[in-house]
Amino acid sequence: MTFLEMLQDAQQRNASMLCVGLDPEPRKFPAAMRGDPSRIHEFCARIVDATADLAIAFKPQIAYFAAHRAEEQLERLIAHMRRVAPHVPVILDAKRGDIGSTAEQYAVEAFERYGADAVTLSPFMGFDSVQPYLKYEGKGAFLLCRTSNPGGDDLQNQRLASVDGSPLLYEHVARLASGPWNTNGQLGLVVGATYPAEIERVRALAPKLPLLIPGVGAQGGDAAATVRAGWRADAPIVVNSSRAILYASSGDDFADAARREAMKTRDALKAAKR
Ligand SMILES: O=c1ccn([C@@H]2O[C@H](COP(=O)(O)O)[C@@H](O)[C@H]2O)c(=O)[nH]1
Repeated sequence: MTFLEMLQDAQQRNASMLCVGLDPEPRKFPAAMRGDPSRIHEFCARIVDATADLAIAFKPQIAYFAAHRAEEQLERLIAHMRRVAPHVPVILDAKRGDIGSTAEQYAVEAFERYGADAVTLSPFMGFDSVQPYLKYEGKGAFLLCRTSNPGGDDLQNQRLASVDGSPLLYEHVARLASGPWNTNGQLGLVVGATYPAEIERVRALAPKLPLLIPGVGAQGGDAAATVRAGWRADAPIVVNSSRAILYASSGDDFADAARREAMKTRDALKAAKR
């Protein structure tokens, strides 16, 4: 099964466009676990158990594990996801980008060490920095295109006078990803929910690509506007929320509260479909 097929399957099974983001911060854990990095796996596994039937994907952000020397806990967490939610794809949010020989090692890390189904990448260093990931048949790669943060404007909204039609940089990335770079149909794009007009523009330039859309929940992106701008029956959108779900409660009921928040977000996304 290709990554795109996995997404379509999970979207149908769980009636969901919601990606549950796993950004564990021990200082935000409930009192019994607070400040203890050795409980990262346990905390995240409880979130996974509580949301497995609500998600189109899980997205662990690698920095939250590496910062606490918790890579081994991330390995165990992904193995846990495979056991309890075998139909939910795992997107490793690593935002890698380096020369080909180094990218090969990052690809081994994402797909062989962690066994992720897809990875996030920066396209800034060009196609040869993306190619090593595409050698992994069936795996996906989401290229940063129009990110959710305000500073994304600094580069992504600059006009490229040297390219036909003088597109904005993010528009050029969208064109490359849906055209010449997408040699085996493995690419998707990252577009922030905080910029629905740009989601619409990216969707027009890349009508068939899956879009990973972070920015609802803690960053305040509009779930309904996101769906209206990006949803297509034949190209999944994967709308990520991390903190709003993980820390819906700081008490012992955190997993139940996470489930309620995830269900609310999933249902709001579903209701906005045209
Ligand atoms: O443009 C981007 C790309 C990636 N992210 C990542 O998504 C989550 C968002 O977390 P929230 O708590 O839901 O705000 C986080 O892991 C970011 O690194 C993004 O926000 N924007």
